[in-house]
Amino acid sequence: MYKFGFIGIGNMGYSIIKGLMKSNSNEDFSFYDISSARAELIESELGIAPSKSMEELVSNSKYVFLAVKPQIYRVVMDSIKSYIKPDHVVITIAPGFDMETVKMYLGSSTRVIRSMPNTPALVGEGMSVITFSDDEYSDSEVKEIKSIFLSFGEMEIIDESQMNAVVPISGSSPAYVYMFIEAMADAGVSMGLPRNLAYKLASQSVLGSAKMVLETESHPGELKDAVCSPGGTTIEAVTVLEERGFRSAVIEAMKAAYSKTQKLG
Ligand SMILES: NC(=O)C1=CN([C@@H]2O[C@H](COP(=O)(O)OP(=O)(O)OC[C@H]3O[C@@H](n4cnc5c(N)ncnc54)[C@H](O)[C@@H]3O)[C@@H](O)[C@H]2O)C=CC1
Ligand SMILES: O=C(O)[C@@H]1CCC=N1
Repeated sequence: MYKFGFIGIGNMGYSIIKGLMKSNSNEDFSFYDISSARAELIESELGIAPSKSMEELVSNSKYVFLAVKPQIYRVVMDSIKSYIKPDHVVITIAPGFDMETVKMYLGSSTRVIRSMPNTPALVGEGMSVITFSDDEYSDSEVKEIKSIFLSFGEMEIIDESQMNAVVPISGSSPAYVYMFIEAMADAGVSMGLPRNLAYKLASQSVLGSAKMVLETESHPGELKDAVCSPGGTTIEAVTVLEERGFRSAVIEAMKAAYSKTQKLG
């Protein structure tokens, strides 16, 4: 019996497994990925045995991660529904799929954890939010489920009604942060800095700034003010960012991601 069974190991499944492998052994995992090239790569790189079929995987795993794209969820749930037993816990990671829909496909008594992780799980700095279905979980299962997500970063338990709103802020946001880092590095390169140095300066500054917010618990505006010397350089950059609608671009972008999340389920 495997502890963790993954249906699909792409970007997100891989990040979660890499995080989980730090506190579990290879024998605790199996997976099924429709792409044989992907399956071979995962087997050779991570030393995890693939299962022959989704059905075999589900039958032999306690925690079943549905780590395929939202568009494939329905077909996958249809294929596995008759193999789900009361002891299983199905973990969803797709945006927009609510418990009601998942239970409609897998059976109303299926125990479901709806989650939204993010790819920094790969380096143990993930941010996940989870919701437990309204079913029976033993104390040790609750502890184990929390520890799964805590093994690759931070975790918050939230109400399902907030799930769609977290997608843009923690699920998708690494993409915009990488765009910001890339843009800052491009600017550095245009001013003559070597590319690698520019990436390091931009990334470490993002990491350090995030840590400042988390560890000092100061208002981000206060931290920004502390960087802006009167008549100095930073306020010139801040002025241009305001002129170009930086904040409203971020807010509007996140509203677009939210709206798409609502449509996916
Ligand atoms: N990539 C990200 O940053 C995040 C992704 N998610 C969610 O995670 C899920 C997976 O996303 P990614 O890993 O980015 O996608 P991906 O496309 O990188 O990986 C999906 C994997 O599923 C496999 N697959 C496709 N059809 C299959 C089937 N019928 N049976 C078994 N395997 C199949 C593919 O070969 C691929 O390896 C999605 O629902 C996505 O919304 C959630 C949070 C963050
Ligand atoms: O783009 C997506 O749909 C997924 C969900 C959050 C991050 N990636």
